[in-house]
Amino acid sequence: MDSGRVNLEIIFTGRSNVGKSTLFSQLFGVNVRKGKKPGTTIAPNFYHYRDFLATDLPGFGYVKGVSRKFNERVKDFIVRYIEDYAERIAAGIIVIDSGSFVEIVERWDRRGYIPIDVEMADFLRDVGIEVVVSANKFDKVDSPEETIEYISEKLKVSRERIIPTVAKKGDVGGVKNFIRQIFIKNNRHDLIKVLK
Ligand SMILES: Nc1nc2c(ncn2[C@@H]2O[C@H](COP(=O)(O)OP(=O)(O)OP(=O)(O)O)[C@@H](O)[C@H]2O)c(=O)[nH]1
Ligand SMILES: [Mg+2]
Repeated sequence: MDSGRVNLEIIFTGRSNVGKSTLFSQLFGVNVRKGKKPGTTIAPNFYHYRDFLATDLPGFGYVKGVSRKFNERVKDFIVRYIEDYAERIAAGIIVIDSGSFVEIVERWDRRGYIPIDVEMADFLRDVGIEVVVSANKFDKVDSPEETIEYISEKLKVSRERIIPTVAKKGDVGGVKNFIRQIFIKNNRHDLIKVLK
């Protein structure tokens, strides 16, 4: 890929199997591999138009049936990628599985570890990238208000930036609006048409 030409990028990141690739396909109308099992995306998927790039990154976190070493390699790759291209990355969309987020974060908290999504949100802010959360699989959530509040508090992202989505059903309008705003803010009205 000719990455020298890219001036504006949006990345999709998050744990494995949360629906990043499903969301990505819905937004840009591209067909990428989605999976029932975690670890479907091993190399990034790109959507490239003019000097704009959208990047669907591999999932991080512990992936069942995959060696610890491989998981570490994926994580290193993602961190490296974000550091290398931080300057042109206008926004980082952290995708989470809203149905299991609370449980996973509490488990990590109890063990005294920093949950990996929390780490990612901090990291993106550290390198100057705007963070937005696609609270995906929102169809699996019982108490929407509390869930949004919890995500907002844990990731230190304001409530307006926690966007419920059901990517599987094409319910991704909130993220679309956010990306549209990014294009407008960057004076790139020519890019709005890439959104399907
Ligand atoms: N219930 C529900 N399932 C969803 C939703 N979005 C995606 N899925 C399902 O979640 C599974 C994983 O989807 P992917 O898009 O491959 O997830 P990913 O985050 O790209 O996974 P990796 O590439 O392994 O990191 C698939 O079976 C999807 O159909 C949703 O909003 N609700
Ligand atoms: Mg994927």
